[in-house]
Amino acid sequence: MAIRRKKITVVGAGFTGATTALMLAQKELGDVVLLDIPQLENPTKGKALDMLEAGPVQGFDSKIVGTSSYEDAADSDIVIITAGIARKPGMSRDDLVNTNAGIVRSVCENVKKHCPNSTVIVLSNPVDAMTHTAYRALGFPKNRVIGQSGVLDTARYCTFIAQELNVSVEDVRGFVLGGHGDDMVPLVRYSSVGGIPIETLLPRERIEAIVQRTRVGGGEIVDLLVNGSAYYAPAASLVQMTEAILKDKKRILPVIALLEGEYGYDGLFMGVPVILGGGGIEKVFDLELTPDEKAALDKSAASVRSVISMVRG
Ligand SMILES: NC(=O)c1ccc[n+]([C@@H]2O[C@H](COP(=O)([O-])OP(=O)(O)OC[C@H]3O[C@@H](n4cnc5c(N)ncnc54)[C@H](O)[C@@H]3O)[C@@H](O)[C@H]2O)c1
Ligand SMILES: O=C(O)C[C@H](O)C(=O)O
Repeated sequence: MAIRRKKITVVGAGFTGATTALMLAQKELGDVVLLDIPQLENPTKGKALDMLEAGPVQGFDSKIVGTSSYEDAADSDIVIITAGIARKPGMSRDDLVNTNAGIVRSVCENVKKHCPNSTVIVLSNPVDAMTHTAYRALGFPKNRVIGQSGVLDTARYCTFIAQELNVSVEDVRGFVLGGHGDDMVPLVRYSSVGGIPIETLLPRERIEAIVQRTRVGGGEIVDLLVNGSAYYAPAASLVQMTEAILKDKKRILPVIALLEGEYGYDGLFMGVPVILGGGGIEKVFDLELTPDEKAALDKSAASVRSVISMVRG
């Protein structure tokens, strides 16, 4: 009997989509379909072929095809949605909401038809609202509709902590709760290096500076790039989530999940720590928060709700 390789479709072959496709192939997580709009079919095929030709050099056998047809995506195990416009300096992620809601909805209609058993990971911004939009359009169970923000925000937070203490990033632990906006909530109380709480190693004002830099970490990159937003660390984050699902690793990662009572919110997609495994989101951790942490999370949740209320249709 032929062994079926895992199949991963990346919708949107721009900066984040193309980088994700290459990283997925480099880790041989499955065969990759890179899909963009018909007007960009040839450039998409060209990117995919160029990546495939890196295989002999880097030693990977994943197939990568570029396409604009959802027939090629049929029966994917994972679909990653990066389709949409990115912000430029001076813009907020929320400015993208209605353009990207239309794009995400149309992508999801095709995903529902061609990849009905897939687990879907949404990247397009504003990502909490776009994950909500995707969930409604797909009609999939909540464990199979997941948004990416917390892995990236946490990666930024851990990078800054490692830089500040001049220690290996591998020894830094922490996570970021809440919406993917400037009022996200890095949880200082749960942050440590080599098991040592950072509150015992850094003065309060340095921690506060790291928290603030994390909150505006996306904007910092947008201002430097000028013509788009971050893509290397976002792609790495998508790959970590994909690996957790395809290998049933049961990683504990912060992702955007549908909350139905957890943290006191109902019907809201927002970043929380979960177990990510073969069943997608297998469990949401409903942590005890201090009154200050809960107030910060309430503020972030209110921002997410206000963006969702802006989605037309
Ligand atoms: N959640 C996060 O942490 C995070 C991180 C980085 C980027 N983003 C978001 O991801 C999105 C993509 O960013 P990017 O840098 O890759 O942008 P990009 O402009 O480089 O690429 C977007 C691609 O989507 C394609 N596209 C548009 N409509 C489509 C459709 N209907 N079907 C298929 N493809 C379609 C475009 O042709 C383009 O190639 C943006 O909304 C950005 O804000 C989110
Ligand atoms: O900041 C952006 O617009 C892109 C992304 O959400 C990020 O955090 O890098």
